[in-house]
Order: sequence, then C-alpha cells, then structure tokens
Amino acid sequence: METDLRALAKVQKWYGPHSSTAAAWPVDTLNRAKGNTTVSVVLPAHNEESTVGDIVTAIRRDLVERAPLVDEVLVVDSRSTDATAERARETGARVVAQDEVLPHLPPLAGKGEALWKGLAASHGDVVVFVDADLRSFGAHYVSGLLGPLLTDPGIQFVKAAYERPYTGEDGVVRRGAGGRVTELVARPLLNMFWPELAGFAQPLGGEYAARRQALERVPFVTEYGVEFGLLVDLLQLVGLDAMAQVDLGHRTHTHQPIDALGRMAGQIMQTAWSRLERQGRVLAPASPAHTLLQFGLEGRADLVDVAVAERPPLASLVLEEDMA
Ligand SMILES: O=c1ccn([C@@H]2O[C@H](COP(=O)(O)OP(=O)(O)O)[C@@H](O)[C@H]2O)c(=O)[nH]1
Ligand SMILES: O=C(O)[C@@H](COP(=O)(O)O)O[C@H]1O[C@H](CO)[C@@H](O)[C@H](O)[C@H]1O
Repeated sequence: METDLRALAKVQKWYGPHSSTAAAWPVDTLNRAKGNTTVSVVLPAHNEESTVGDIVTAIRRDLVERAPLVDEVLVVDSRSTDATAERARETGARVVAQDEVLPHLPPLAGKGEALWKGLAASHGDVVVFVDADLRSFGAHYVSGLLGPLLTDPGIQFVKAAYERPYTGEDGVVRRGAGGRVTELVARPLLNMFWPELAGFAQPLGGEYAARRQALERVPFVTEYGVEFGLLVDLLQLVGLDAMAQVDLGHRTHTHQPIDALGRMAGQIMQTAWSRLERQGRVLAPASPAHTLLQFGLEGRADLVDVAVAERPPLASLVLEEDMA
C-alpha cells in the first residue's frame, strides 16, 4: 500500500506542472520556439476514406500553409480496401503502404505495426500520432501536443487528454461514455501495476507526440496493444517527469462494436502481462492463453486470437544494419 500511496503522491506532484490545455500553446508562439526542429504528423489509417481527407486538409491548411509548424504529413495506409490512400493523397498527404515500409522484414498486423512503420518512414525530430477516424479533429490537436515538446527540452512525450463522448447507433451522444476499454481495462490495470501513470486521463487515446529519439528506443506492440505498451515502456525509459499531458477539449471518433473491443481488451491484457513479466513482477510456469471464445447472437461462437507481437526499437535495427 505504501508504494501505491508514494506513487500517487508522485502523480499529484507531477500533474500540475505537466498538464496544460491546447489554448496555452498558440501556433505563432510555437513557430518561434520551433527553431530547426522538424515535425512529422503520422496518421495510421485502415479504411478511413470518410474522415482522413478532412484531417489532412485541416493540418495542411492551418499548420503547413498558414503557419509552417508541420514539416511532413504522412498517412500510413494500413491494408485499406477502400479509397483511404486516394483521399489522403488528393488532400496533400504523403502516403505509404504499411507493408511496403522495410519490406525485407516479415509483415506484421494492426495499428501498432502501422505506427512503427510510420515512424520508420517519417523524418521529423518530433512525431505526432493522430488517428484517422476522428470526427472532431482541429489543428489544435497537433499544436497542443507540440507545445510542451517545442518549449521544454526536458519533455520527451506528450499525451492528449479530452472528454470522450459516445455516439450510439441511435445517434444519441452520451457525454463521457466513450473510451470503453480505457475505463474497463486500461485504467484499472495501470492503477494496479503502474500507478505513476494514473494521472493520464486518456491512456489509450490515439493522439500523442514524442521526440523521435525516444520513440526509436522503445518497442512497438502490434495490434491495439501499442498505446498501453508505449506508456509503460516510455515511463521506464524517460521517467514520469519527461512525460506531459495536454487537454484538447473533446474527441469523437468512429466507435467499434463491443466484440471488437473485447478483442482489443484481450490484446491490452496480453501487453500488460508481457510488461509485468519483462519487469520481473510476475513469475508464471506458462504464459497466459491468447485465444478468446466470443459469443454472438443466434448461438454464434467465435474463437479468436488476441496474441500481440512487437517490433523492436527502430534504433536497434539501424544499429544492426550499420554493423552488417
Ligand atoms: O490495423 C489497423 C487498425 C487501426 N488502424 C487505425 O488506427 C486508428 C485507431 O483505430 P480504431 O479507430 O480502429 O480504434 P478505436 O479508436 O476504435 O479504438 C484509426 O485511424 C485506424 O484506421 C490502423 O491503421 N491499422
Ligand atoms: O479508449 C478506448 O477504450 C478505445 C475505444 O474507444 P470507444 O469506447 O469506442 O470510444 O479507443 C482507443 O483505444 C485504442 C487502443 O489503445 C487506440 O488505438 C485508439 O486510438 C483509441 O481510440
């Protein structure tokens, strides 16, 4: 108990100085602070033709053309079967196909793979990740996340906070009801095992920014384990005082059905287990099963696999290639 109270005291001390709002970071201030630092915005996109174009348009209009804050807008086409790549390209993004980045490596799947490939294919000193399914995006999402990074050399990683409404199939918006896996799985797990991270209001949110140097020194969990894995691994790498949080207001996005979130929850639990083992905090004769038997309507039952893999820190690949 003592450890937990000490960790929570650390969070309370951390929270004030490391939390801000997007309004605290006006673009002209950031342009002056940016200096020679280059910025890439990377959007992982699987079948996001209906939303990716508006997001790219807003970034380019407000943060490339009007104010040169962003140097690169990269969309990672994550095995889309719709017109995601076309919409992204015609609105001015550079587009790479996930499986065509580092093609000599065996391809892996999911969002974490898309983000790792986006890191590999981008060039900015600072990388901002933004989901491509957002319906509430504004340029302040990017400028807010960049604020602490462009003004404080001690900050390595910035995570978005926001209110997350849930819009049901009936079109009714329910305030604070979004982030279902966050509330039911990620937040309890983090408070149980990594209470120093308890101050992050939206640990699974898809909008965050970090220095390339830090991102290239941590592994990327594939599928939907990536956000959980990055938080835990970056805490270990850079420490809580090098992490910050910016409130971007509210976030609406395309919601997945509950069975998809069940699989996401499984992937996040697998990720948490892997970090507990890696940090020597659990000793188990066998790893947990990674199959999940899900039950649908009309007696449907589907056995799915919620295993996750992980990509090594990019820096380790470059080192290997240099040595080779
Ligand atoms: O294999 C995948 C799965 C997801 N995504 C993208 O990652 C972001 C978040 O995924 P999703 O919206 O499915 O997750 P949710 O926000 O519903 O948790 C979106 O831009 C997806 O298009 C991706 O690039 N590859
Ligand atoms: O936060 C969550 O619980 C999930 C699901 O959100 P909703 O319940 O559909 O609002 O959404 C996030 O989780 C994924 C896994 O980390 C991230 O990849 C997504 O970007 C994020 O939207």
